Amino acid sequence: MKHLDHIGIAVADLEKAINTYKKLLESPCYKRETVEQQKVETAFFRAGESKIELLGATAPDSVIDKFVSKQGEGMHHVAFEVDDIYAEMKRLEEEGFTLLSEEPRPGADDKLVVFVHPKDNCGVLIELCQSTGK
Ligand SMILES: CC[C@H](C(=O)O)C(=O)SCCNC(=O)CCNC(=O)[C@H](O)C(C)(C)COP(=O)(O)OP(=O)(O)OC[C@H]1O[C@@H](n2cnc3c(N)ncnc32)[C@H](O)[C@@H]1OP(=O)(O)O
Ligand SMILES: [Co+2]
Repeated sequence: MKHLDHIGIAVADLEKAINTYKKLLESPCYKRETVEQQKVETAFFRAGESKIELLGATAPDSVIDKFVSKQGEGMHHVAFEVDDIYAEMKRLEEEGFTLLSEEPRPGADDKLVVFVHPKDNCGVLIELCQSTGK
């Protein structure tokens, strides 16, 4: 059984979006973290057992900048927490899913992450994440 770790939302103005979601959820952003390799700054809100992850671009060639420029702000990805990301990668590759990196990469919130192309998942970008245990 996989746990829905977070929903990623791509935004044009992270500060503005943080204020919006703070009002919406009546709860503060509990963590902000920049993931240089992904050229994103993240802001996390708790939503029950799961989280909302707001994503702002930190560079014009960020995937988030490309997404927002092309499709506007909105739902970006769904992330599931897995116990063994390497085993899941192998299983999904064998099932014919397209993984977007050969190795898991450091993500936000003390996770290792890998992404599965939206074309394989009914148009939804899927992230698998495994806690690093930090
Ligand atoms: C890691 C930190 C943090 C964490 O949780 O720890 C994050 O979550 S970081 C999140 C940002 N990083 C990523 O998203 C990395 C994985 N993403 C990618 O590699 C690309 O964004 C990719 C491959 C999904 C799309 O890149 P591409 O250059 O191919 O963009 P296009 O605009 O040409 O899109 C091609 C095709 O895919 C559709 N698309 C793009 N993004 C999404 C999306 N987020 N959800 C659903 N569909 C998406 C786009 O509409 C195009 O469709 P088409 O029918 O061909 O027009
Ligand atoms: Co994410």
